[in-house]
Amino acid sequence: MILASQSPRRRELLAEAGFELTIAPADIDETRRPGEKPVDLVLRLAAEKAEAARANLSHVPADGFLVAADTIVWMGDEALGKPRDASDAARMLRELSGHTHEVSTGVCAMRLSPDGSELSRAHFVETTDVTFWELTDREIEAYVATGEPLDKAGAYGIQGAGRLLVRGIEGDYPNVVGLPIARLVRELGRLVCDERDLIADAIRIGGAHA
Ligand SMILES: Cc1cn([C@H]2C[C@H](O)[C@@H](COP(=O)(O)OP(=O)(O)OP(=O)(O)O)O2)c(=O)[nH]c1=O
Repeated sequence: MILASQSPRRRELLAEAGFELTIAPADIDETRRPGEKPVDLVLRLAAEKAEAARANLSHVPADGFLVAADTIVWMGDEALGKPRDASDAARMLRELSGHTHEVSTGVCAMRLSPDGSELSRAHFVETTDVTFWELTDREIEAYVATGEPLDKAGAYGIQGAGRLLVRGIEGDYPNVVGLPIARLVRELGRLVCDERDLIADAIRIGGAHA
């Protein structure tokens, strides 16, 4: 599988499901368009990342997949991407404090032929609701000082110390971390028309990591 992402979390989730990965990062402009809904934004960015990575491929593994994703945190109409700096991270965490927000990951997965052309595509968005505890200024300050928020949408990582901010979630957990792996494996299975085998393989390999 070619993964069009620099995210170490996405790499780990796919490796734990048994995929051998080649990383082909795609640099694109991630600016939200005026009036663009958060779910439309992540769908568009995932497709743009996949297309940019495909255009630069020098080698395609036989029977290969290419996967790209984009994750955003949002509340109402406000989309929270990665914070600009520590004070922007603190501002985001103050907004999330005591409230429920949505985390949406857009995914674009292509099945490629050996010449790099696209045979078929799965393109979907998965959304998880996350509720934060009420956070004090001292808690926010301590968390921002860890540096953890800086490369993460919404300024937290649920897989790290950010789990101490979370009261509950509804929906898929890996989706918050950056990739809805269970749904992705099922969608890939549909692309190769061999759904059960792909999922069973991922479960066997995932079990060996537990
Ligand atoms: C909410 C949340 C986000 N994140 C991360 C997932 C993504 O890596 C990041 C959102 O930024 P993205 O732009 O989706 O991804 P990225 O820049 O890390 O990687 P690339 O564009 O190369 O694919 O925030 C967590 O790790 N944990 C969390 O709890």
